[in-house]
Amino acid sequence: MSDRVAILGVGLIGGSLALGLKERTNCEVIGFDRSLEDLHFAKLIGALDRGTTSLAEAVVDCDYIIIALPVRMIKVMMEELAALSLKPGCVITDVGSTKMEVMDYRHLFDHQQVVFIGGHPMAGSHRSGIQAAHSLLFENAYYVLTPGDEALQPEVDRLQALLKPATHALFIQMEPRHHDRVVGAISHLPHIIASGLVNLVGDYNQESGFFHRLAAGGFRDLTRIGASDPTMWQDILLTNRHEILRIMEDWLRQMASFQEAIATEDDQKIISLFTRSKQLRERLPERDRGILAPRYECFVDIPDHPGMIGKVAVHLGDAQVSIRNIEVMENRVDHPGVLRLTFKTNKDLLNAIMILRSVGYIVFTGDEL
Ligand SMILES: NC(=O)C1=CN([C@@H]2O[C@H](COP(=O)(O)OP(=O)(O)OC[C@H]3O[C@@H](n4cnc5c(N)ncnc54)[C@H](O)[C@@H]3O)[C@@H](O)[C@H]2O)C=CC1
Ligand SMILES: O=C(O)C(=O)Cc1ccc(O)cc1
Repeated sequence: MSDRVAILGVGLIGGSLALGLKERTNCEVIGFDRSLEDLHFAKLIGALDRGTTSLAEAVVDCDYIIIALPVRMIKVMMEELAALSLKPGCVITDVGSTKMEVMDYRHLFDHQQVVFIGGHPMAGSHRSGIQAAHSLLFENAYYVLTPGDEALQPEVDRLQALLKPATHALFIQMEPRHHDRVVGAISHLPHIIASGLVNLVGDYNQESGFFHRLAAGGFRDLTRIGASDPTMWQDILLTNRHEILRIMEDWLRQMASFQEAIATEDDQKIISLFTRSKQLRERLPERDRGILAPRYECFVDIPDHPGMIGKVAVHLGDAQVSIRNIEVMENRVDHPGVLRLTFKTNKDLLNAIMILRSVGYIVFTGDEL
């Protein structure tokens, strides 16, 4: 008999896991959400076998329960689950972006024959909701598991066996505290910086519209994640506040050394700060996907004629180059229109640039914009 999986919260992450499970395993997938409309939509796109707004109905007889709710709702949900009678052997996991707080609640299940294993698929989007879900959202991304106890290895293996085909992610195990420190530095601080920078330039833009009109490559690259969901980030920052506050102290020290080097016109110091970051940035491990990973992307100038997007896609399709995504960007001041093309591999990107340039298109990479 196939496994039964309950997904609690059928939004971007829960919906993407549900789609992956339905597309690539033979599990029965039951969705629980407060929004009936989203449950209907999820069923319509084939993410669920059934949807319900009743928790007890969703989790009855389940072999796995995946909590994909906003971070601060996860522990509330764990309390509610602990009060229900769950199937013996059931493995419960979550997908929350922070792990320390949630892991403190895992002992709520000690009186039942069920276990909790923390989880964090480290890919996502600044969009939310089931409408943005995608069955390959986690492909090649790291998926961190925080069992918090070595004795749970058999259950970890079972959980991975379920999630691996559903996600095509790379599974790793970490201590919850270490996880929170690492994501604090590589995900949470960057979101704070992006948001702060957008807000600062937004203030300056009230003096003169040129601040926004001239905002191009560097500003846009650095601030994409400044458009993320405010309530999700409120939860993340508050549940990882101890690590984030420590990391922010270090960040302010970094800023102070730039400030001092500039104020004292210290050429050598400025060169050494940028030389170090250039070397470290160039040595970052190459990855297909992952948190804050650069997408393989290029930008194509297109004249404002109907059918131009189709023509670009046909040129690449004819040459067997697979496109991950095509997006029409906001118009730049001096160009009628720009298409952003993203690819799965660097090879596809390089082929696309060569092919499109050979038939006369003006193609930029992000660095040139
Ligand atoms: N968005 C991202 O890029 C990533 C998010 N995460 C984590 O995944 C979790 C879910 O995030 P998303 O899927 O982005 O959010 P989302 O907003 O797309 O989905 C959350 C879902 O939970 C439902 N929900 C909220 N409160 C509820 C309640 N009280 N009862 C029943 N249903 C409720 C909502 O209707 C929605 O369908 C969060 O803990 C987040 O930290 C993890 C990795 C990436
Ligand atoms: O879009 C991006 O680059 C993200 O950073 C998405 C993201 C947000 C939160 C997570 O816990 C994991 C990934």
